[in-house]
Amino acid sequence: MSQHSGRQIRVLDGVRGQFRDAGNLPDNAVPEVIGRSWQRCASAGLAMNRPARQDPLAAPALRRQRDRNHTLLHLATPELDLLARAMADADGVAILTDARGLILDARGDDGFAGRARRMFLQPGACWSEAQEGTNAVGTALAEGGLVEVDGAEHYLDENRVLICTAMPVRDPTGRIAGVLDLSGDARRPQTHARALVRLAVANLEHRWTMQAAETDGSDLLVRLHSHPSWLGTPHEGLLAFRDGRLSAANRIALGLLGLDAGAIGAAGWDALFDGGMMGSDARLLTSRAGGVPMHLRISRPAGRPVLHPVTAPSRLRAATTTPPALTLRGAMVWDAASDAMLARAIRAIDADIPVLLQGETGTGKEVFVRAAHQASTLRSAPLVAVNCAAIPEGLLESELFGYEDGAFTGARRRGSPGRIRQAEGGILFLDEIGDMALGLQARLLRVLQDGEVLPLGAGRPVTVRFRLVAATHQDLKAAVADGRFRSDLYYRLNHLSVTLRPLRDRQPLDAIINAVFQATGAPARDITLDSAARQCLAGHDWPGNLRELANLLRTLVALADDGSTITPADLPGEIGPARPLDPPMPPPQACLPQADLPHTAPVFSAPMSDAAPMASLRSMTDDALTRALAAHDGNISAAARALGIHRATLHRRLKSRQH
Ligand SMILES: Nc1ncnc2c1ncn2[C@@H]1O[C@H](COP(=O)(O)OP(=O)(O)OP(=O)(O)O)[C@@H](O)[C@H]1O
Repeated sequence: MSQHSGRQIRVLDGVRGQFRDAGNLPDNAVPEVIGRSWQRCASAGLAMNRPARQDPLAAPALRRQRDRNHTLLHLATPELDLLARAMADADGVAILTDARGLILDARGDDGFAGRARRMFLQPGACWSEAQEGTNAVGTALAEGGLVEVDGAEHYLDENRVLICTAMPVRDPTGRIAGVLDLSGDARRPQTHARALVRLAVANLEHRWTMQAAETDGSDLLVRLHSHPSWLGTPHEGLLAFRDGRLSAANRIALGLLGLDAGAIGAAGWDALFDGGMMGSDARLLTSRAGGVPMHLRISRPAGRPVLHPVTAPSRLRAATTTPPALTLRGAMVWDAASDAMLARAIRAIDADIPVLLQGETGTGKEVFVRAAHQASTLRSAPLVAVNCAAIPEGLLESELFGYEDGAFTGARRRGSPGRIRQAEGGILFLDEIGDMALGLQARLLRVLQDGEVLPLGAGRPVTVRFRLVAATHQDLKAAVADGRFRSDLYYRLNHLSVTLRPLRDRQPLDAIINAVFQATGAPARDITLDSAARQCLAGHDWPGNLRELANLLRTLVALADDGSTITPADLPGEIGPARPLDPPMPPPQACLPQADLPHTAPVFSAPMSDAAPMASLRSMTDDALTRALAAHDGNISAAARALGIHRATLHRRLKSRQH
């Protein structure tokens, strides 16, 4: 029931009249927050007797807004349900809006629902202050805190029948992401609305911060409160740190430490606490702001893959000037730069922003997408990968868009939903998008614009909702310039662009090699890589990037005996030891027929420089043989050993040269 007595209502009516007619607002006539809001509405030229004008968003536009706020909607569902249940007997609805006051979801009492719709308390309606005057949602957004607006405190006459309590929801970076609101009939009791909304927002923000800590690469989670018994409850403060810097926090933590949202992403540990970061997981530290003693519980974010810092064996470390920040997750190696790109991609995916991955073959684009999917809020939704280059052009259309029963000869009975619809609610990963034919690009663009897919042979389009990640090894910008790729599709895909660098540009390469080597499981079998072999590997150009490196090391380790050391002799020809040759010469093993080359041939290898004259295959081979023989004083066995080929093969080669 309205908190106002009959007498108060009459007084309030008088105050409204005075404000409307003369712009006068006596002191303490209405709560300060209401007074400020009325003044804002009047300054914006809003008349109190203006009819509430709403033009709720049509379904497709609303769907786009809901998709854009997917994380908020997803996380707020339990709170909305609980609030709706609490309103079951109170003629009310629980409402979630976005950061502008647009209603994304409304749940509640069936009896009130019809009236709520007539009052525009329905998805698609906007309850900003500019739209609806003083109201709990809009005013909570304007004020940044919990607001209750009771009956005649509403600015527009038409809204006086409502009593509403709303509080903004902040995301883990402290930004207002939306509002939770309880709205009902002003004549009915709305008991404990403030406490319920406050509790719901605290729960939601707690969950959101925990999720961020688990998924955004944070390495430390701190629970804190001035009283230890609050630890472990939704009312504890939560701080997440990445590389010693505050990366996420809930509102309670900011409040306890006297910080504002600007500290997130900026403040280091030392700016917050009087005491080191390391130590026992339960401690009492003094906050720098206010000097209040805080009880802290420090842990790794749960659900975060266990990170083993990769340390190079001492002899490798000696050669590395700066210790590389590499981590192993499963068998995958991540450096700080890829980690940062991953964190941005996860945020983009969560916010329904398309991600475009570029990088040479084997740089790990698919591995990256799978890691991003696992760490996103969509981890339990499907990730559907389609390699646009691997499917013949004629089949790609039906593969992507699906088809109805009997749409074409050879079509499966009962049709096929197509890969796009299989990705419903999850991520569609279009690999090698640069290879997609222009006609299909146009169809894909329509799907992205309309949120609908028209299967082959179907009369009606089907609504689809998915996040998009596209990847290519091609220079898409150049493809657009050449007319091979549609510019409108390019801009549609390229909201967040992530470029994975080729291995040859990633430094320090020897540390990456070492990390990938560790990931093969070699240490467990006491297999080591000697420094000469490591030098050969670090000197290679790695045109196949991480794929080539990982495959090679896995093969070497699989073939090695437990406790053995891998040396240059074990490496394939093109990676074997580089010898100072003057003048530089192309790799001779490339000249020898494959059958002559043992898999692990230790042979001369010098990168073919661009300036090197293109010698014929035979002359390059001859050159290599001559040099090997000269270097070993004509000793065939030694030259063959150096070339990594069998003595008999060298004999055969020399013989054939004489003819
Ligand atoms: N971060 C990583 N750490 C270790 N190995 C990796 C990593 N990323 C990729 N690899 C290795 O490279 C292989 C190829 O990765 P992926 O398929 O993701 O490359 P890609 O860029 O998508 O290649 P393509 O463009 O040819 O499809 C993986 O199977 C794995 O062996």
